[in-house]
Amino acid sequence: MASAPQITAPETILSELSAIVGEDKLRTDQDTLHSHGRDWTKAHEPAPLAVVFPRTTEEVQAVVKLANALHFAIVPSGGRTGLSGGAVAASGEVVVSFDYMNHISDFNPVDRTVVCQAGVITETLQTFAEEHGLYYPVDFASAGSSQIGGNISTNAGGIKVLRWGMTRDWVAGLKVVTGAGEILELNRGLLKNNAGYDLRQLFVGAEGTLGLITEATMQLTRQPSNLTAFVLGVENFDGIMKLFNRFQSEMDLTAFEFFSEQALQKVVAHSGLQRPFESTCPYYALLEFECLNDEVAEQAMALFEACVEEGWVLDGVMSQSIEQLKNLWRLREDISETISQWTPYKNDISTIISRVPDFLEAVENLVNAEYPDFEIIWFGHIGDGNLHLNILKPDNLDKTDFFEKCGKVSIGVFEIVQRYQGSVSAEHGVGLLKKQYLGYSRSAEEVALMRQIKQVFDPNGVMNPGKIFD
Ligand SMILES: O=C(O)CC[C@@H](O)C(=O)O
Ligand SMILES: [Zn+2]
Repeated sequence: MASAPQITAPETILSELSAIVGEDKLRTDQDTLHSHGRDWTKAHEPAPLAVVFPRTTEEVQAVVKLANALHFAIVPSGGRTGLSGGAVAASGEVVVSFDYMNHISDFNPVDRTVVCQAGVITETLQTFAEEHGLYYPVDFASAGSSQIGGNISTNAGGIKVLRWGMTRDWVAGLKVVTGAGEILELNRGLLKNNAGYDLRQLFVGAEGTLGLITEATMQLTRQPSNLTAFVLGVENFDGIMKLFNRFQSEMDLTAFEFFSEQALQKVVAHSGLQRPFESTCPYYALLEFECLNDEVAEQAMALFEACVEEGWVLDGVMSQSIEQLKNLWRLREDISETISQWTPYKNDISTIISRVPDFLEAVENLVNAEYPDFEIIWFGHIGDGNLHLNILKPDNLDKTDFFEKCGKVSIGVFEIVQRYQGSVSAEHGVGLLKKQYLGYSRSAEEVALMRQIKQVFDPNGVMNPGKIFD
C-alpha cells in the first residue's frame, strides 16, 4: 500500500524556494497572494502559500523538482484572464508566475517564427509581428494582459478563429518542464515532423496539468489587408445563420460574431460608444473580411443588399476607416468586461456549424423557459459554432443562491450539448468550473486516458491538481 506523502513544513518550502529564485522573487504578502492566486473567475477565494517569479527554465525546473521532493502543489499563473478557474490557487499551493519571463528572441524572418518566453503578453507579440511586417492572428479582448504561456495552456481562441484557427495552430515548438521535472524541447519549429507522437499538442490546452510551458516558438503569417467590418441588425438566430451561409459561400470571412440588443445596450451605456445605427434589432452580426480591392467592396455591398432584400437584415453599417473598424469591434469585444459587474454565470458551448441553428433553438427554448426572471446576454463566435450564454445575477439575489439556480439549468443546457455532440467548454477550458460537467462532452474512456496521460507526465500529481478532473 502506498504511504501518504509527508507534509512538509511551510517554512521549509519557503526557504528552499527562496534558495532557487532568490528572496526578491518569492512573495508571501497578501496583495500578491490575492492577485496571483486567481484568474478572472470570482467563485473561489485565493489562498496560495507563496508566489514565485522564476527567470529561467532551469529555475522553473528546480521549483518543480522541489515540489516533487517536498510534496507541494504548483499552480501556473500567466495573465490570469482565464474564465474557468484554471489558475486558481485556493489551497496552499505555490503559484509559479511567468511575469519575469517575458522576453522575445530569435526572430526568424525566413521561417516566420519567433521565440517567446511564456510570460510574453499577447499584444507584445502582435506588435512585434507588425513591426516586422508580419501578423500574429490570435486575438481577443484580453490581449493586453494575457500571456503566451497561458494562451497555449488554454488553447485560447478569440475573435478570428474562423479564418486563422486557435492558438494551437500557431505553436511551432515548445519548451516545457514536465510534472516530473524533465525539460523537453518539443517540435523545435519544424513544419513537418512525423517522427512519432506530437507531444507538443498534449501540452496545448492541458491547463498546466502536465507541466509548465516556459518557452514557445510561435508562427507568424502575412498581414491581412484593409480589414473591413459590417455590423448588421437581424430579427432572429435563423436570420444570423442564413446571413452566415450566404456570405461564407461567396467570400472569405475573417470573423463572424454575434451579440444581442441587451449586450449592445450594456456596452453602449458603459463605454459611451455610438450605436452602430439607429434601428434597434434583436440581434447583430459582426462580419469582417479583407477588402482587397474595389471589386471585393462591390461584392460585399451586393451581398449585403441581397440579404436585406431577403428580409434577413434589418439595418447595417460598413466600416470606412480603421477607427470605425475598431469601434465596431469594441461593440462586440467589450461585452465580457462590461457585464462582469453583474457577476455573470457563464456558458461557453459549441457544436458543429451545420447543427448550430437547431442547437441554438433548443438552448434558447430551455433558457427562456427556465430563466424567466434572469437577464440573459447572448453573444459569441457564431461562425465557429461557439456561443457565450451569460446569465446576470439580479441585485437582490445572493451569489451562492444565484450560482446554484444557474447550475441546475446548466444540466439541461449540457444535456442539449451532449445531444448535439458539442462541447461544454468551447474555448475557456475546464479548470475548476466545468470539471463536473466534463462527462457531457468527453466519454468515460477518454477521461480515463487523460488521467493516465497525466500520470505519465506528472506521476506525483504536483501540477495544478484538481483542474480538469479530480
Ligand atoms: O465572457 C464571456 O463569456 C466570453 C469571453 C470571450 O471568450 C469573448 O468571446 O468575449
Ligand atoms: Zn469567446
